[in-house]
Amino acid sequence: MNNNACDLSSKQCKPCEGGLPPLSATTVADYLKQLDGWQLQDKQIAKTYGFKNYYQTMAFVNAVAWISHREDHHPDMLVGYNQCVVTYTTHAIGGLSENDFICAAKIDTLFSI
Ligand SMILES: C[C@H](O)[C@H](O)[C@H]1CNC2=NC(N)=NC(=O)C2=N1
Repeated sequence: MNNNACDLSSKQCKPCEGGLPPLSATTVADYLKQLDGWQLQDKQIAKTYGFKNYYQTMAFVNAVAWISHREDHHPDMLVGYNQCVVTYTTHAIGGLSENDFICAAKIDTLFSI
């Protein structure tokens, strides 16, 4: 993890019920540089995490669910036997917000334990 990603992961999500514009392309590019392995897909960011088996995959899924609950910001997760694809976007604004990048950084911190 680089230092910037560390900054992002120590932030907290702010409640978002719309009213803000999505992040600009420049800001998105800047945040993406602070993360490892996250890809921009239209109005979402996504990353695939690999595991040894289903048990480890599900432990990860549950830890992500815990972070989602704490931050009140929720990803889509596509779960397979030994992988999980995590996708973030901010539904309330129809695009990316800082919350997406904060949660992405927090999950990466979890994954590096
Ligand atoms: C008030 C609270 O921040 C909102 O209801 C949250 C809940 N979780 C959310 N998760 C995501 N991914 N997008 C949202 O717009 C969103 N809204």
